[in-house]
Amino acid sequence: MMPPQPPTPRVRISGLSAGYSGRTVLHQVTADIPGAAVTSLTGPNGSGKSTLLGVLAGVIKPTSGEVEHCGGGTAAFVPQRSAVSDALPLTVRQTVAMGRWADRGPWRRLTARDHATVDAALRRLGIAHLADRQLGELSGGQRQRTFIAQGVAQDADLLLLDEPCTGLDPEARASIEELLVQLVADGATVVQATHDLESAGAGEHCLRLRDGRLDAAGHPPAALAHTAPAGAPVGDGRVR
Ligand SMILES: Nc1ncnc2c1ncn2[C@@H]1O[C@H](COP(=O)(O)OP(=O)(O)OP(=O)(O)O)[C@@H](O)[C@H]1O
Repeated sequence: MMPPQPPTPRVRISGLSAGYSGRTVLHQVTADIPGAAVTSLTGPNGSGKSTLLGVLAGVIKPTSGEVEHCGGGTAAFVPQRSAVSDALPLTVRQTVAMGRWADRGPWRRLTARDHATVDAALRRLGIAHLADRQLGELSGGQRQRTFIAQGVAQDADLLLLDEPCTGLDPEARASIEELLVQLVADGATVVQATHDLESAGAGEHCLRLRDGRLDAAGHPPAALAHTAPAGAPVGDGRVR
């Protein structure tokens, strides 16, 4: 019998170092992001999770090493909810429609196809009935769905989510986790930064960072139970 094949990586990260204006935050990270799976980035505050998302999104350029995107799709970055003001005078539909700007340019008239894509994203996230509501009127879970819908409306196959469940009550958190599983079933690759070990345990793969270095990698929760001694190498984060 053939041995089981490892999942195809959507992203291969090799010897990656990156940071901000001369300050290196990520050091020599080697890891795979498996395709059509949820990968969780965990680690303490300041360990480099958001920075790694920024590199995967192409916003932060590596100072050394390589990030190879396999398969030719595009990436959509969904920021932390707290990074977006409650007071923005935007409706749910307008917020999701901003996902089309990457193709169309800001404030350009959207085509019929763009509108159809926005409608499909609203339906996919179960928020079509909220389309005309202001962002400020929404619950935390509804706002989070709106921002994920904005990512889905970009027609990206790689969704990069920064703390999608932080600040949500257990019910809303469970429903976002279920949603991520559904997006993967549709063929998306999801990477979420999370402090929540329960959320991380629900995914197929996990990379844990400490001080910008890969500290543990593999299938959660087993990979998260392992703690490497400080400074000890963990091998690499390749999927096998
Ligand atoms: N725009 C920036 N300019 C300079 N330094 C930054 C910037 N953003 C983050 N850093 C620094 O990079 C390091 C890693 O931050 P990052 O936000 O990637 O960590 P994190 O693991 O996502 O943290 P948290 O869990 O608190 O969100 C921190 O020391 C932080 O101060």
